[in-house]
Parts: sequence; structure tokens; C-alpha cells
Amino acid sequence: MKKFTCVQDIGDLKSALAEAFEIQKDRFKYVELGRNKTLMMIFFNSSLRTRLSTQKAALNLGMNVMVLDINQGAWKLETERGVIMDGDKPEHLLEAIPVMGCYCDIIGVRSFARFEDRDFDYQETILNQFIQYSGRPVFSMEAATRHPLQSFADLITIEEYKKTARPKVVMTWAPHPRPLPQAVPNSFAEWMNATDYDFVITHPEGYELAPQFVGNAKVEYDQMKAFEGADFIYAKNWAAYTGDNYGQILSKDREWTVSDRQMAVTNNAFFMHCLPVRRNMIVTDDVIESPQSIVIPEAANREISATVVLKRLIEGLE
Ligand SMILES: CCC[C@H](NC(C)=O)C(=O)O
Ligand SMILES: NC(=O)OP(=O)(O)O
Repeated sequence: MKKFTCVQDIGDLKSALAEAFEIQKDRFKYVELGRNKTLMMIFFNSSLRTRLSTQKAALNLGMNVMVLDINQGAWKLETERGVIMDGDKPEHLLEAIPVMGCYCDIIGVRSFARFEDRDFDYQETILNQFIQYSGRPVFSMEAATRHPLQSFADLITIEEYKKTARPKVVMTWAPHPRPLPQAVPNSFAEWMNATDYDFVITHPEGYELAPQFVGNAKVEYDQMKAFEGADFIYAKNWAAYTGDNYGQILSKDREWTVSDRQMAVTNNAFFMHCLPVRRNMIVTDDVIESPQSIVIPEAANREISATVVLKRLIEGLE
């Protein structure tokens, strides 16, 4: 594997899952593979799970690890080409990227959507500059339009907990005080559409995701109807994608907050969320603390998804 930015990069899902469950049984099985190989993790945005689980995955494989928070300690970076750099940014990304590539073997990048220009975000400008100019294999630690390490962990978790071959999986929008990226819902939808699950997306009108991610999923504007008979509930907030509303909050309707009311019409569904989660905005205390909440095993599987991805990137090194 030469990059990991989307579901297509992992190839056949059944073999990726087999590898994940093998590593889950013995996460140090390939501890020699990464000897004298260096992972560089670059964060343009905050992180807890991605930062810790990806570092742990690298250690599982015997790698050296370097972590850089671009906005703390490094020079402020200009990212636009053609800009006269007479402002507060002393360095351009187009120099910084190949320099960082000199010091490592594999690069992970977190760079969220900026919500200033939809094309800039949806062309994955920052991530693609790392792919083009670093000279190293690059993987996404959540970029502008996807979060594949999260989605792979979500799939592993559903496969672990499902009680039927083709579970009904419902992704529901929920309210949040800030406009959050579409990367997690886009990516979850992309991975769910790559399975044979019964996948439904539910959100208020105006929160339609980009069609290339919705794919063949059923979209249901009535949340209670969507929840009927569900086996898994995946809750997430996202800002509007469509038209002039890009990056905007259209609703903070707390009727969409996942509570016992909605969970009561499911098939005793498991509750999932990528975390961090705003309690009593996205989900009530009772639901996220219930025996059906699997948000912690879901977060634990981030170590497994990252170990599989790093293993395949190391194996792909010349
Ligand atoms: C894994 C989630 C990261 C980010 N969450 C926040 C709070 O910014 C998001 O919603 O994309
Ligand atoms: N789910 C996830 O990626 O969490 P962090 O933003 O804390 O890394």
C-alpha cells in the first residue's frame, strides 16, 4: 500500500478484517517489521485518540515515532501558492513538506476542512500536497473529507458486535454548538456502502452530504422512522455541505439528541460515536453510559486499524 486516504486504498475488506482480527489477538506479532523505520505524525488540528492510537500502533510494529503540532512550535505555514509572503507566515508548506519527508519513512497527516472554500477542502489540497511533495507514503489521520482510520475501526467494531450477517446500521445527525467537518460522516458512509449492510442516513433537511459519499444509502428525514429496527446507531454532528450553506450550522434542534426515546424503537441497538462527544447535545448521559454503548471498544479498535494500515505501508516501502 502506497497511501491510505480512502476505503479503496485498503483493498478487499474481508482480508483487511481478517488481518485486523489476527492483530487484535497478538498486536506485537509484527514488532520486527518496523525496526529502524520512522513514522512522522503531523497535526494541523487537535487530537486524542488518533494521536495516541497511531503512536501505539507504530510502537506495536517496532517503529520510531515523531509528532509535530504545526500550530505549536513549528513556523506558521503559508499553504497558498502565489501568495507574496510578507505577512506572519515565514515558511511555505511546499518547502516544509519535502523537508519533513527527509526525516521519516512514512507520514500521517491531520488537516481538517477549513470551511473557507468548499473546492479547496473537497480537492483535499493540503493532504494531496503531502502526497505529491513529501516523497513518502502518506496516510490520513482525518483530512478535509474523510477519516479512514476511524471508519476502518468502526467497521472492525460492527463486525465484532453484529448479531446478524447484514445488520441495519443507521448514521444519525445530532446537534452541536460548533460547525463540525463532514469528514467522519462522509468516511463512515463510504465504508458502510462498501459492505452489504442495510445502511441508512438520517438528518434534518439541508444537511445532505456530498452525493459521492451518500452513494446508494437510504436517506430518511424522519429520525424515529430511520431508527426502527436498527442494530447499530452511529451518531455524529456535521455542518451543512450544500451550496451557500457550506460550513454553516442550520439547526441545533435537541429533538435530534439521541436518547432512550429513539433507542426504544431500535432492535436493542448498539450505540457508536467516534469521540470526542458532547454529552446531552449528541447523546444523553443515559444512552452513552448504557450497556449498549460501545464507544470505548470502538475507540480501542483505533489501535488495531492503525496497526494494520501502518503494517501495509511498511510492507509497501521499496
Ligand atoms: C474525530 C472527530 C474530529 C472532529 N471533532 C471535533 C470536535 O472537531 C470532527 O468532528 O471531525
Ligand atoms: N475519533 C478521533 O479521531 O478522535 P481524536 O480527534 O481525539 O483523534
